[in-house]
Amino acid sequence: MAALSMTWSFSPLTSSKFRRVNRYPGMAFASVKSTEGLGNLPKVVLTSPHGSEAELYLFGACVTSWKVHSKDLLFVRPDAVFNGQKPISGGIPHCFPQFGPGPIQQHGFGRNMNWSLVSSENVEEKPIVTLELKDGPYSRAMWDYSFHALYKITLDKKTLSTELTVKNTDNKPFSFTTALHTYFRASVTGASVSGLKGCKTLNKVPDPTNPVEGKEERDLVTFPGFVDSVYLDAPNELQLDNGLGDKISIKNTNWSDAVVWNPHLTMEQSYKDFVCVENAKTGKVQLEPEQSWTAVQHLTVA
Ligand SMILES: O=P(O)(O)OC[C@H]1O[C@@H](O)[C@H](O)[C@@H](O)[C@@H]1O
Repeated sequence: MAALSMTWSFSPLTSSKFRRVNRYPGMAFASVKSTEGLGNLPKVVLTSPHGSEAELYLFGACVTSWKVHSKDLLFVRPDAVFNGQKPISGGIPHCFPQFGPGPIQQHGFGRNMNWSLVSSENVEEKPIVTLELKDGPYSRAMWDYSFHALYKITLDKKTLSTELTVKNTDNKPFSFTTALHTYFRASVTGASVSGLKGCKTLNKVPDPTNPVEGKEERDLVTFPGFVDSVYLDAPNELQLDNGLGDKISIKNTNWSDAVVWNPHLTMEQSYKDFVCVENAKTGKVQLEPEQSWTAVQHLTVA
C-alpha cells in the first residue's frame, strides 16, 4: 500500500506520488488530484485505472460526481449553489448531526461546513481519500459538543464506497441522527427501488410534521408523484433501477434506515431527472465520551 498523508493544498497529487506497479499497462494509475471546482471551492478528483472517476467538494464533504464508463450516476440539481454558504444540493450530501427538521438547521451542519482532507492513498489500484470534520465555533453555536468525524471515500471499477465514523471527543454523552442524502441521476417515470417490501414506513406525505405509519406492500417503489418516506430497519441492500438503463446496488453496514424522496412539481425544473435513495440513521445514535459509530455504504452499478 502506498500511503500519502497531507494537509490541503492546491498542488496536484498526481499518480507519480503512488509507488505501485501498474497492473494495467497502457492505462493510467489510480490518482487523487486536488483542484478548484465551481465557485473556486476546493475539489478532489479520484480516478481509477479502470476508468471510473469521482469528484468531491471539501465543502460539505459532498461527492458530486461518480462516473462509470463516462456516465455520471449521481445528479446535482441545476439550482445548486457553490458558494460555500449554502449546502450543495446534489450528489451525496451529509445530514449530520440531525436528519430532517429539528432543533438545529434542516439536515444539520455537516453539509454546510468545510471538511479537511487528511489523507490520500492508493490501495490495490483503488484511489481513497479521507476527510475529517471537527467541531468549531459554527457547530458549537448550535450543537455544543466536541466531535471528530472521518469520512473515507474509495473508488473501485464499478463501486463507490463511503465510510463515516463519528467519535465523541467530548467529556459528556451526545446523540445524533444522520443520513447520506444521495441524489441518483434517473428518469423519474422509469425509476424504481426494490428491497423495501415489508418495511415499516413513516410517510411524510401529506404532512411532513406528522408522518403516517404504515407498511410497504410493494415489490417496487416507484415515483408517480411527490414521494417522501422513511423506511425503518431497511435491509442492507436495495436495488435502484434508475430508468436510464442502469441497475445500482445500494449496500450498507450499520445505516439502519432508508429514505426515498422525490419532490415532484415542487421542483419542476429538475424532479424528472433524479431520485433520492438515502441510507439513514433516523433513530438517535447515542455516544458516550470516547465512543464512536461507523457506517458504510457501497454503491455498485451492474
Ligand atoms: O431541501 P433539503 O433541505 O436538501 O431537503 C430535501 C429533502 O430531504 C429528504 O431527505 C427529506 O426526507 C425531505 O423531507 C426533504 O424535503
